Amino acid sequence: MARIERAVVMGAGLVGTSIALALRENGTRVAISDPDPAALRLSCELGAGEPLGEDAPARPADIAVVAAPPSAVPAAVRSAQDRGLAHVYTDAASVKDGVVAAAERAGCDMATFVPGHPMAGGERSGPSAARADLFLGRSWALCPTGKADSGAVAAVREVIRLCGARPVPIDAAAHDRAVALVSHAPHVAAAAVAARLLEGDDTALSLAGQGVRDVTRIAAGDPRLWWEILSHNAGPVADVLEAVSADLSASAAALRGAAAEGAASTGPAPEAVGGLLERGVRGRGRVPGKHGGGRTPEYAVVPVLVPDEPDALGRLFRTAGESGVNIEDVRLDHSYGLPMGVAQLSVAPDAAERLASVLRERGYSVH
Ligand SMILES: NC(=O)c1ccc[n+]([C@@H]2O[C@H](COP(=O)([O-])OP(=O)(O)OC[C@H]3O[C@@H](n4cnc5c(N)ncnc54)[C@H](O)[C@@H]3O)[C@@H](O)[C@H]2O)c1
Ligand SMILES: O=C(O)C(=O)C[C@]1(C(=O)O)C=C[C@@H](O)C=C1
Repeated sequence: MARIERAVVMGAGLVGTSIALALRENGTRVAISDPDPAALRLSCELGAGEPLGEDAPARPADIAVVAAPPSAVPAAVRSAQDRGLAHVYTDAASVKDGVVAAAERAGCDMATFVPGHPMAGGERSGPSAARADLFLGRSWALCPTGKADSGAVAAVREVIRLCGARPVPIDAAAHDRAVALVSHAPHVAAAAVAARLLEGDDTALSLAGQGVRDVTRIAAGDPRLWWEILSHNAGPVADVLEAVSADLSASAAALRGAAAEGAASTGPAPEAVGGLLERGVRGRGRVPGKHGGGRTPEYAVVPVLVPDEPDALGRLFRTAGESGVNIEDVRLDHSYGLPMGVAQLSVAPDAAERLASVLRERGYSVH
């Protein structure tokens, strides 16, 4: 098995910092770089590693991971190879075919460059959103070209393993068609739904529940990065969006017809709507759960009502701390216009009941 004792990570944003943190947890020494000094400083303070020096390294690292925006990847790989930063190079860009072609045009050594794409991320950018467990149980596309050395592929597989993810070998063009369907077109569809919300008045928005939050979460992603991704995968994404928009147009026409008829129908749904809802149920059922068995963190969520006032969260966290339960993650759901919200505390499943009963004893409303 390839050993990854020393790694270079180029790009200290969400993905780069998360990869660095995961490698560090496994004992790998990481040198990290970013043209943005603030991102680099925060990433290093979060424990991602040491800043990569300007000078040529005394000896190459086992691997360099380029976690920069897609259009920056080819030049970054080429300059890293020219500097002899590592024995093997990979990247994390969300698109592969155009990046591979540009890397070949840029004169990258394709024997040691093995492109990759972790299928985990989030709607927030930058190191502050990074997590060491971001990739646990997730798929990670591995797209070696025909020129790749087997040793280089093995090294990238080892990085994926250390991050707790599952390698999915796939050719670059097939990857791009697949992610158009499962990631890129869904992002545009989420943006289209979220953009409609600009038309709603405050009362309408006050009724927003979990459904619209689920459907629009990814729409909060960085538009500049997403335009880079979409423009590198324009044809396959357009194919999916045209099919989605045909379904939506047919549904709208059928609903327009039903509206013209007046009273709500008690009969069967018109095929354009009913059939779509049926296919939606079946399509949703095809989305696999996370993989990775025991290493996937499955937390129990303890929802607690918290008043909207200074130190309310501080008190809640102190009380949780006194109960000896570690809060693994937290999400705040604000109730629009109400002087309170719901803190969703993620904890280890066997600790949830203990935390809930301590909080109840202290007067909290736990749901
Ligand atoms: N955000 C996601 O959900 C997600 C998931 C998987 C993969 N990706 C891919 O990972 C890459 C990074 O995305 P992110 O979400 O971490 O973005 P990010 O904006 O959080 O971080 C990108 C970082 O790259 C830096 N950078 C720019 N040019 C660089 C260069 N030439 N060399 C080194 N660093 C450079 C930027 O300063 C920034 O700090 C992108 O290619 C993206 O397509 C993103
Ligand atoms: O936001 C998330 O949860 C994601 O995992 C983001 C997501 C995805 O669509 O799956 C977005 C783009 C990437 O290239 C990989 C992952």
